[in-house]
Amino acid sequence: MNAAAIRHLISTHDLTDAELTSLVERGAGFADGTIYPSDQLAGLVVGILFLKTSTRTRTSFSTAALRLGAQIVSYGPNDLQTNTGESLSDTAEVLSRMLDMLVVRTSGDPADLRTLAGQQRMAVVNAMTADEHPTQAVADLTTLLRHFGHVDGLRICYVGEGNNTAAALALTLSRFKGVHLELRTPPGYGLEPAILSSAVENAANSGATVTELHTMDSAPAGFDAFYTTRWQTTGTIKPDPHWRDAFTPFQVTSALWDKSPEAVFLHDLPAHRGEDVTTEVLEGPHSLAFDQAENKMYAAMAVLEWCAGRLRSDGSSGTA
Ligand SMILES: NC(=O)NCCC[C@H](N)C(=O)O
Repeated sequence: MNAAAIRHLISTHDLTDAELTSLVERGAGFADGTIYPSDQLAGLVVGILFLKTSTRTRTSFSTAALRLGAQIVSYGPNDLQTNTGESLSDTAEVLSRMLDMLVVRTSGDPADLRTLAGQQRMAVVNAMTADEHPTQAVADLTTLLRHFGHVDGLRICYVGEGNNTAAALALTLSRFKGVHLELRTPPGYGLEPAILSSAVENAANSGATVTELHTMDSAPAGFDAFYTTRWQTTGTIKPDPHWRDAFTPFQVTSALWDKSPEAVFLHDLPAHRGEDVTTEVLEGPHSLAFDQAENKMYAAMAVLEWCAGRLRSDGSSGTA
């Protein structure tokens, strides 16, 4: 594609507020069937490069591309000549002459994605790095929009490690008016301070609030949604052999619903039943976790359209 058309999505910072909202609305439109996948991306070829395991994200981007009429080329961790020493910038230059977009998951240096994006022809999409999971946030907000009809004003309690998923959630939810995001993270496993200050700064501009606590001693009350994530974030090692002691009080159980009886439950999955969440909650009447997983495909459709320059900022499709 030509340089004028492509847009990289490496961090939620790459999206304006209007673009974030239009991606979420477009994702919900695909999910609700008010927008039809036709051949919006016909003629394009999308590379799917996953250097770490993936069930939802890899499948959602592959199926999103195919459903919109694009074709895909998939690479696993052992496939590219980067394994034999070819530089990332040379790799990007070559791939950009054949692919229109490259969807990448890595647990290596997050800056690698900016290196891959250093060419002029191929849009790069972050399908999860150690520091951020922007397309998960688009799917999560799509899930909230579909369920509540709005994101503004929601009260969300995130319980668990301040990982890539939490970072993207905090950086996006904080841009919506009147949202209250409370993060309950185990001591020593909170959000990166720079991410938290960025979310707090967003919130000051939008009229949201973001707080982080490191205890479950006081029960969260009056929330619209609880969100959790697995305890073993991809590619990270917890040096403390007793780290589970810090996480145990943060397991999501049905007791959380005592003071928020209507709250829905979200999880980016994979769930580890009996660790991060009980089966009763994951499979219970409040759980949207599997709808949320499905929404990843609709969100991926919107993301691919936007990266290809085929989604206008008013949310309609066409050349931007
Ligand atoms: N939805 C997903 O992308 N799930 C896989 C990763 C979950 C978690 N944030 C992790 O980094 O391990």
